[in-house]
Amino acid sequence: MACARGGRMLFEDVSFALGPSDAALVTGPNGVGKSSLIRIAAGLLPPAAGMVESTGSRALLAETAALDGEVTLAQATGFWARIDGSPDAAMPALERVGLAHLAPVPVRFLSTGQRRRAAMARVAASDARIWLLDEPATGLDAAAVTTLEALIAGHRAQGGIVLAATHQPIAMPGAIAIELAA
Ligand SMILES: Nc1ncnc2c1ncn2[C@@H]1O[C@H](COP(=O)(O)OP(=O)(O)OP(=O)(O)O)[C@@H](O)[C@H]1O
Repeated sequence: MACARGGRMLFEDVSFALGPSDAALVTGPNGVGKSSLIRIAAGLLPPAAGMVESTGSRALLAETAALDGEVTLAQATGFWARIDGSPDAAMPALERVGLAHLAPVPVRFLSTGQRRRAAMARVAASDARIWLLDEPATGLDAAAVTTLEALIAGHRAQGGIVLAATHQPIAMPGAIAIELAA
């Protein structure tokens, strides 16, 4: 596939296929098109050439968490879990990212890293087969990165697929490397 934004070609001839339990890691300098590739994979941005084929539901971790700041963390993640058809998955997902103790706290009081972990809980609660993660480690401390790596490994162990764009090292054993060059 190819990607153009603002009339400028960002990349051409990027091609990959991911099957059950597979993962790919997208890397490259600022502005090269990593987020754009994730958005294309999510179906939010049309490719300039080529196509995306996927079977199975997709969950997107984008730059913004899209969690309502005015309600509690439990309500905000529960809202999305209900929409995603897995209403009971919100609390276990908060536990997995180490945020269960903050469930009654309004989202607007969460720190940057806690918001990122909450957004990851939303993905984990979604029951989607394909995880599309744009900079999932941004703002996370070392322990939270380890938790993120465990979540990704657990998802893949159950046949899930992960496509992640990152500047920070994330351990994803056996992941395909997609290096976008400026
Ligand atoms: N809506 C848009 N219209 C025009 N150009 C855009 C739009 N969104 C992004 N771009 C441009 O596309 C290019 C790629 O952006 P993208 O966010 O995909 O890069 P990235 O590799 O994820 O960067 P970073 O490492 O900084 O997150 C940038 O030059 C950006 O300015």
